[in-house]
Amino acid sequence: MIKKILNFPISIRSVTFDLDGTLLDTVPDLHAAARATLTELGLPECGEDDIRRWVGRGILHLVSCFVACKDDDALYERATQIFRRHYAYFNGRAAKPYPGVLSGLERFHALGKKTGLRMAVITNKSATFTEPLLLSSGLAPYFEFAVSGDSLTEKKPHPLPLLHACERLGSSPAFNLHIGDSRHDVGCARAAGCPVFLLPYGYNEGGDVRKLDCDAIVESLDHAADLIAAQ
Ligand SMILES: O=C(O)COP(=O)(O)O
Ligand SMILES: [Mg+2]
Repeated sequence: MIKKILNFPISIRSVTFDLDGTLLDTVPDLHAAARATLTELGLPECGEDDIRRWVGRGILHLVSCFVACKDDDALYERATQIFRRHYAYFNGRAAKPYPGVLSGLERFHALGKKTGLRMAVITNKSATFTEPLLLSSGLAPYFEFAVSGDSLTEKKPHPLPLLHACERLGSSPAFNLHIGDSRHDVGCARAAGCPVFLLPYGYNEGGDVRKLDCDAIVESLDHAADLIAAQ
């Protein structure tokens, strides 16, 4: 299901991976924490499908959507605090790597041993939740570091997280492949000048990834590793 491959072969020195919707399906945990928050606030529940459409812009945005509290600062503040407490409990309990993630990361890792390819995570999730999630899911050892939504002054789709990661990886945007699931990954990659692959199984705020500007749509990380290794 390759949509298009532009400018191949592409020369890659590093790969950056999005987290939610790319490596792990985190919606069940986010939904459990949102439900607990709404119950504590005495508000009506929201569905798992709603959460799936609202993931991708970080926790503040997610809370403002499921509590519908953008204009009520006090409620927004309280809901965010409550949500952080509940998500600290649920984070990683049901989250699972998508099919092909572990084998794909293994293959990128093996490629790294041969070619010096380096790997990091770039997510809009808050660092407090990113680090324990990478550890509990067993994915942490594959990456040198994670840049989270609150690690820098800007988050995706701003190019800063990618520019920062490239520098730390001793790479440069033209030689860094970013792999993600949403318009925010594309926005960030294009603004930084990186090639970008998309996975169709993630969230993308409910939108169709085929409508986004990318270099390839790959079925899985395994498939992405195939394309890179085959060059
Ligand atoms: O919105 C979030 O919390 C995280 O989203 P991301 O990992 O897809 O960047
Ligand atoms: Mg994502």
